[in-house]
Amino acid sequence: MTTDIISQYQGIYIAMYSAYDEAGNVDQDRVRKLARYYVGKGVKGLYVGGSSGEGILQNAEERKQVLEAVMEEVKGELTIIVHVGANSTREAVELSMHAEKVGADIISAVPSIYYRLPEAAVETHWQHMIDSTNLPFIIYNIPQTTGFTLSTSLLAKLAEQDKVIGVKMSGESTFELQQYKETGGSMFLVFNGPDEQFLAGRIMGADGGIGGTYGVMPELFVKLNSLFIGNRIEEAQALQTKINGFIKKLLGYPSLYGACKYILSLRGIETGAPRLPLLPVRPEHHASLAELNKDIEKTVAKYTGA
Ligand SMILES: CC(=O)N[C@@H]([C@@H](O)[C@H](O)[C@H](O)CO)[C@@H](O)CC(=O)C(=O)O
Repeated sequence: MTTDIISQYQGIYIAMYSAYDEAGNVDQDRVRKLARYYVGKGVKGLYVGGSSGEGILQNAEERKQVLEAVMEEVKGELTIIVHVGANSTREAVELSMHAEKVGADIISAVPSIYYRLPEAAVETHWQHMIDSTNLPFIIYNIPQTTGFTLSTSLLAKLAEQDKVIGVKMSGESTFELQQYKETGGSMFLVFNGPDEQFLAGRIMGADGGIGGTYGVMPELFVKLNSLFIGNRIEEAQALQTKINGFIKKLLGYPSLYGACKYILSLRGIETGAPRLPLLPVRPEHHASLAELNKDIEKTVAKYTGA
């Protein structure tokens, strides 16, 4: 029996944070421990080296080290999508080929950043990655950071290829999300990016979500997804509202990733501080983050009965 792309890959993917030692170097043991922490939480997989994973702040060797540690730890247990986007097409292709070599399931990339590129250049950039492996490819659209908005015409063109299976829509417009789904067709995956709008994205056609804040509350997003699937929309809305209270607080710290990584450390998962220019949390934030962690854990217990 063959499984369709949607059934095979839909679900909740944690945009996994990076893990560094105290000197700021990639720490593979910490990466393994973090990846292991997510097994058994009900998520479908991990998105490695994306925005939350700081891939863009690491060199190619470091990005490979992170992925290798993830694959060694959870290969076969979680679906692994790797962000291979880089400024130069050459480096992105190198990372794509490495991802295939170590057994990742899917590759994904933002456009090249810094230069204001015409659509044809972004298409060529992505096409080289697509052609370099036999892995499926997911377009990563995040216009607020890259300055490039994926048009439905480019999406339609790329989606003609079997290897291009979906888009990670981190832009905030649920109208555009719905248009991507309509353009790609029912067998084209759309992942919701803004965690604050997970439910809205699902209602407008997303097949699941990929998000950074999932990393400190995966159980809540798994529950939210199952409430949506069960058509329990009022309960889902109440849970999304609760989650958004947490996200609002997390966004109030010097960096979102610093706050989330500190929360993980309170649970015994050390990942170090985010890499500069992303700011770490300061000691005066520790008490309020401990409170927030307690609140999240209480909510997880309420929703999972754990
Ligand atoms: C703009 C941005 O960074 N969006 C995040 C969200 O997870 C975001 O952190 C969250 O919704 C809080 O605003 C994700 O879409 C990005 C992501 O999944 C990634 O880390 O690659």
